[in-house]
Amino acid sequence: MKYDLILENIGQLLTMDYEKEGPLCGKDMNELIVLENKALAIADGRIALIGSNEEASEWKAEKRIDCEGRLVTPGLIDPHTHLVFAGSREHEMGLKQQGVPYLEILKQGGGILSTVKATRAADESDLFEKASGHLDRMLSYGMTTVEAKSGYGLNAETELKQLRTAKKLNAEHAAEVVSTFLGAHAIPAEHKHQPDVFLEEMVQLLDVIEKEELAQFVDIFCETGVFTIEQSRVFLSKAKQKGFKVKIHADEIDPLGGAELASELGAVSAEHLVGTSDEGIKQMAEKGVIACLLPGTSFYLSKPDHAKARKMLDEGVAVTLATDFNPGSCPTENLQLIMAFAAVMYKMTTKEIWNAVTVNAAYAIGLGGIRGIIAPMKQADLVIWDAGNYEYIPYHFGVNHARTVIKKGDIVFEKGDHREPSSLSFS
Ligand SMILES: N=CN[C@@H](CCC(=O)O)C(=O)O
Ligand SMILES: [Zn+2]
Repeated sequence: MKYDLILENIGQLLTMDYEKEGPLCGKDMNELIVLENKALAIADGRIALIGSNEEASEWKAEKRIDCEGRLVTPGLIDPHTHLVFAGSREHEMGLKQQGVPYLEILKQGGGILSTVKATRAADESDLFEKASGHLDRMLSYGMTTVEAKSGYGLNAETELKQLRTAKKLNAEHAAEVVSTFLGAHAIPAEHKHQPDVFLEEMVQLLDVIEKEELAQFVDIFCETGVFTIEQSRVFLSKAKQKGFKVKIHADEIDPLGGAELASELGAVSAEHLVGTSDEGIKQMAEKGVIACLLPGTSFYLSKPDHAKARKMLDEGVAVTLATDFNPGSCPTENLQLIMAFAAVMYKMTTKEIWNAVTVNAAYAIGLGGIRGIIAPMKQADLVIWDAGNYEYIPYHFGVNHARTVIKKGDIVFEKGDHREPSSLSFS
């Protein structure tokens, strides 16, 4: 048999614990399988074999890569992004520095609503170009699968435009995109005084979203001045009745009880969780709701408080980490940086961090046991790092350590391959 690609002289190979079912929590989150001095063969986009370098010398292949002792891991997975949007919001930075709160900017018609204006005005092809550029950059950082939320349309036409763009990206871009419908991201100006009418309009969209297979998940921004707990309960319950899995932007700024609601509804994940109560943490552990934590957003919004990651981990909540890439509260495509933030701000161990951005991230987006692992017959999504060990990545922060990125067995990025289109600018 002739393999398509062989990686030899792998210094450390993180296969992750692919035999365990479900997202990792408790002590399991702090366990890593680290194989040393290995080789790996890929055929038809899948992992075919893992063996010693001696064995690999007998294997035949179209192409061989000498990893020269480097670290090889599963491709990183980013389970929370707002990938598709138009415009940019750098002018808000000055306001934030003067102390104007994030929710106040939104109340004044800026923030999310200013991106809504730009996104409504954009052509689908321009949205595609711009998002494709951001996705190129994500891929270059080793992120082979990303979640993408809508939510900058807030009307039928533009929400569908965003979701169709994400679907097209998934079909045409080398990276894989999993879509979430976040039509309930803010109250648009035209419905300022009728949020329930607006939410019902978003519920009406679910049939076409299902028919066109535009999203698997439905999400809502449950926050002061946006949607209340009761509105979120009603909205997400209707989405569940229609067969969607649900997520919730919970307790990001004010502790409203979003984590408790996520537990009550059996949400796949609750996201942000900066202000989550101890009771909310307990309930998430009991109900198996994944905590999707976004330290880059706390950093960028200069929040004095961070999500209580240590408490969540110690109480048995499965934790994942994401960039929250968006033009307002976290404009970065760099999940490696988020890994460093998780170490410094949350005191997560390096092992917990690796499990968070691979195995658990996959479960948070409906790909558990299929992505985020290196196992025989599983899709070959891999990163060869310019590092000899897994501890190095969150340690040396702010730079890109991905050397070669492989998606479905194909090399889709190599260092020195500067495929950065002009569309990467935010404007
Ligand atoms: N908080 C709500 N949504 C995004 C921010 C979106 C924006 O500011 O444009 C978030 O997850 O941080
Ligand atoms: Zn978000």
